[in-house]
Amino acid sequence: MQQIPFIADIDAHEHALWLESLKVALPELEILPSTDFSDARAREARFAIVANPKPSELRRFSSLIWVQSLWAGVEKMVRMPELENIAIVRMQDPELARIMAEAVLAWTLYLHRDMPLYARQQREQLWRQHLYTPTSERTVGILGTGNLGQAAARALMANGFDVCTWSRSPDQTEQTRHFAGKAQLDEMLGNCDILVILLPLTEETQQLLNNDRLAALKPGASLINFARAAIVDYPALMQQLDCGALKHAVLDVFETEPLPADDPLWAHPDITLLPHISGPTDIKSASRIVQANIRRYLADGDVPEAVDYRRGY
Ligand SMILES: NC(=O)C1=CN([C@@H]2O[C@H](COP(=O)(O)OP(=O)(O)OC[C@H]3O[C@@H](n4cnc5c(N)ncnc54)[C@H](O)[C@@H]3O)[C@@H](O)[C@H]2O)C=CC1
Ligand SMILES: O=C(O)C(=O)COP(=O)(O)O
Repeated sequence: MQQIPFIADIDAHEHALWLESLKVALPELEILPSTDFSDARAREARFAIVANPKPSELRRFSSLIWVQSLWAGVEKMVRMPELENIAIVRMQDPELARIMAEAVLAWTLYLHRDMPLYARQQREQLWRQHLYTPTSERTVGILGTGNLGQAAARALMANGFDVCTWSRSPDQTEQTRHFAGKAQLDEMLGNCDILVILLPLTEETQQLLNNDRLAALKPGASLINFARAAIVDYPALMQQLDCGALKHAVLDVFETEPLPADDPLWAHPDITLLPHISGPTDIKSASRIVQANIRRYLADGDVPEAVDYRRGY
């Protein structure tokens, strides 16, 4: 039976769950922790399944042509010299997109219906009703119209929100007002009551939401970051919240995870902090994606669509 390495530096329980699920999805193959491979056997492997792989472990697998990532975000892997000439196939799972779209809808509704404000009023025993705004008068902007951004746009539109989107190119598949490239970013930001970030972290998107761009948002706007922390300047965000230019932020991603206990983000009154739970990978459905990619490769030699190194995602 062909042996397939699973190169992963993840929590032991999670490791066991993945291995079990991958074995069920691909019973015709023997999927083994990479540490079970001798150096000689490691040199023979042509592809591997990876999750936060250690560079030292990747170096032992010197004949790899492609790797299947179990995560959608590959910003760390595209910077690894060990993977420079290897095709990185990232996780593209419609179930992940559905789960993320559900989270975007949930926290957009949370902001739209002023839940942070009513929670604060309850703590203060304050009985005060605020005017209701219909979803059609609430503009939600989405940065990124990939698998996740498109699914989120559909979920928001189905709930009546006024949705606009932004990405690199002018093409658009959704029925949204679309903005393209940095030249149109400020215009888009000035329109949004709620901004949702679903971009990959690349050289171009790093600190994209810097102080000037945060200041370009509509006064009183809120922000949801479900992508990667480094896309937003968090200290600048806290300043914009402190001075009342922005209303609230929902943050699911941080430079260091778990977020250190002394980080000022924890206690900020206008920040809702989540422990990276917006788009958890569904192990079963992701295993089926891996199954399809590997079976197609073994049958036809077709390496699945890989990350573009020049773009960084
Ligand atoms: N918080 C969580 O639990 C999760 C977070 N993620 C993050 O979400 C990101 C997006 O995932 P997908 O939608 O699958 O990615 P994707 O590759 O399908 O879509 C990326 C989108 O961003 C746009 N984009 C990229 N660079 C750009 C730039 N410089 N300017 C303008 N637009 C740009 C692309 O045009 C495309 O529309 C992942 O890279 C990952 O970091 C993914 C899964 C779960
Ligand atoms: O797939 C990604 O990029 C994610 O951020 C999801 O992470 P998780 O499945 O929660 O470990």
